[in-house]
This record gives sequence, C-alpha cells and structure tokens, in this order.
Amino acid sequence: MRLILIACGTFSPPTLMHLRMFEIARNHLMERGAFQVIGGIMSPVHDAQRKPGLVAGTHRLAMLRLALRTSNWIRVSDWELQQPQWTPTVDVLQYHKDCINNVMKEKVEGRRDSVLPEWLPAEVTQREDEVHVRFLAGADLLATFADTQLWTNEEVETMCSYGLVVISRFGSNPEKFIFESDVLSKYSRNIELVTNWSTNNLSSTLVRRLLKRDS
Ligand SMILES: Nc1ncnc2c1ncn2[C@@H]1O[C@H](COP(=O)(O)OP(=O)(O)OP(=O)(O)O)[C@@H](O)[C@H]1O
Ligand SMILES: NC(=O)c1ccc[n+]([C@@H]2O[C@H](COP(=O)(O)O)[C@@H](O)[C@H]2O)c1
Repeated sequence: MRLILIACGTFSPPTLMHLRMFEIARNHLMERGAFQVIGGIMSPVHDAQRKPGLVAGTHRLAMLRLALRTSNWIRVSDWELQQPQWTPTVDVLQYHKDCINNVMKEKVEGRRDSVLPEWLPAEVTQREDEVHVRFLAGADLLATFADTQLWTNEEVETMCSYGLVVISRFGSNPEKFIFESDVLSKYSRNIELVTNWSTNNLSSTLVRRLLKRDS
C-alpha cells in the first residue's frame, strides 16, 4: 500500500523531533511490510491560529525549507498558509488527497493540466494504484482529540478514517487515551502507535524559551 504521511502543526520553530517523527514512522511502517511510504508532508498552520509564540508563516516556511533541504522524501506544503484563514485539519487532509488523485487521473488520461505542487512525491505518478494519506502526529496531539472545543466528533471520526500514525511522547499515554475514548476505540485498528525509544522531550516551546534567554 502506497502511503504519504502528513503532519500539521505550528513548527514555530521546526525541531529535530519534527523530522525524527517522520523517520521513526516510516521505519516502523516499512518494517511492517504492508506499507510503502513514498512521501512526507509538513503543513505549517495559518498565522490566524494565533497561538502564543507563533512566528510569521513566512519565517516558519523558510525554516522548514532549510530544515528539509537534505531530506529526499519529506517536503513542505504551504497550502494552509496560502488560505485566507485557518483551515480545519480534515480539510487539509482532503485537499492533499484530492490533489494527489487529480494528478494521478491526469497521468492516466495522458493530460498534464495542473502545475505539480512542490510537496508532491515523484513516485505518485509512477504507478496507478491508490496513494493513501495518513495523519502523522505526536501523542500529545492525539490527546487533544478529547477536547470537544477543539475537535468535533465528526472530525475525529474523519481523521481516524484516513488513519493515524502516532509517535509516543514523554508524558503521554496514548494506549490509555484510546481506551478511554469511544470514537478512538472504535477506530483503534486505524491508529498505528509507534514507540519512540530514543525519547527526547525537545519541543518548539523549549527552543523558543532558550532562544529568548540567549542560551
Ligand atoms: N518530541 C516530540 N515527540 C513526538 N512528537 C512530537 C515531538 N515534538 C513535536 N511533536 C509533534 O509534532 C507535531 C507538530 O508539533 P507542533 O509544532 O504543533 O507543536 P510542538 O512541537 O509540541 O511545539 P509547541 O511546544 O510550540 O507546542 C505534533 O503532532 C506534535 O505532537
Ligand atoms: N479541529 C481541528 O481541525 C484542529 C483542532 C486543533 C488543532 N488542529 C491542528 O493541530 C495542529 C497543532 O495545533 P496546536 O499547536 O494548537 O495543538 C495545527 O496544525 C492545528 O491546525 C486542528
């Protein structure tokens, strides 16, 4: 099964752990044998999210591009930043999935109408079998699914239908969290939990704090 992993987040700033998250997920899925991870997408959130410490999207995009210079499979998508306002994550997944399907359809029909986006892996058009999109997140983001102020039940269901790949994070207990959520339990087969054995509590918040102190 061909798969593209997409991670949405603030990336303010991007850290080594954001990149490690992709590598850990891809290694795990490839070892399982059933998946061929053909690409990774990092989608920085719109400035309208207004989270404290969120630097301007142009800077976050530039930092992500620099961070991903040496990666041959993870790319940045600026689609969220280009929108007039914040986009719910289900729509971000839908947009990228539709775009992949369109490009594949054009290839099958011998057309080349659309300009290929920078985040689209070349492998997409090399075969005709479906490319699945899965949401990649740390366990702390999964935990926010319980907050009905942030996510509706329908959104959580849609996210689970795409499939989730969740990387363990210090202080989070995703197994317990899934068990305690009716929706997540229902879709537990679509949630791939991956243990990060080289635990590292690096976060953008910590980097911002240290930078502010010049340390
Ligand atoms: N150390 C880590 N281990 C596992 N996942 C991580 C780690 N750091 C970030 N992530 C994941 O990366 C994604 C994007 O994170 P985001 O930039 O939104 O927040 P953050 O890195 O936790 O930063 P902040 O400290 O500003 O909240 C999320 O899914 C988050 O769970
Ligand atoms: N309902 C939603 O679609 C929803 C809710 C909360 C966070 N998110 C996304 O999760 C990512 C991380 O956001 P926070 O940094 O606020 O946890 C962002 O990309 C944000 O857009 C989406």
